[in-house]
Amino acid sequence: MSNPNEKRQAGEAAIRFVEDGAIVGVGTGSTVAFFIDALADLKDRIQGAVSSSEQSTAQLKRLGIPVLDLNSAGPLTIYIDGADECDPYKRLIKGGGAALTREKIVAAASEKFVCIIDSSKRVDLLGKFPVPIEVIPMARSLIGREIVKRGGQPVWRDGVVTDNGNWIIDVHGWQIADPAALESELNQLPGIVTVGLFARRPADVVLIGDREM
Ligand SMILES: O=C(CO)[C@H](O)[C@H](O)COP(=O)(O)O
Repeated sequence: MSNPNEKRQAGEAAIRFVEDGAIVGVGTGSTVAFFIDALADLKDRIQGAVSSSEQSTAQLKRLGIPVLDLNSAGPLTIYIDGADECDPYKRLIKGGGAALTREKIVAAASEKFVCIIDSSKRVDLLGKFPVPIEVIPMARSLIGREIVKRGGQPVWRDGVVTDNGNWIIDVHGWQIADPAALESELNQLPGIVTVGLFARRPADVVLIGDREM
């Protein structure tokens, strides 16, 4: 079961990775919300943040933290984000909040990815949490069939439209022995925008509450 106290501890502990003058990559979700609250206390010591979602942008702006565009911010030193599952190799499932595409972009643009979670997210094998996949709407059925061919059960997150105007399919029933291979394979399918497996670029540091994994 999710542990809000550990989420808050992780969000606050991640502040130690923020250096003076940094532009901070900021993820999405309830754990990141604690991080953003803590970041507000440092707002005069950083240049600002690059946000991964409209939800995080709204919170950052409300707290007076400048939100910068990734194209002008350039490479970032640090990205802080949550996850839905994390394995012993710091490979992740993300996208429970439907923000996976921008999250993957900001993570890729950052030198160090610090993942903040509570202990309920730690697993030995990824796949108990359904894998979110962002798809171009016209490809929903096509991608659904491709997932069935690969042993998964696709469930359309009906009614959810991503910040990019796309849809989400959640894949149930995968026990993922080689997440990087599955991520690469799915990345080849036309119509998939982003796979919620972060295995080719795992986290560099994982904080479970205030404890580093
Ligand atoms: O990937 C995400 C959003 O797309 C989140 O990081 C993930 O869903 C974890 O959220 P929370 O911190 O609320 O448990």
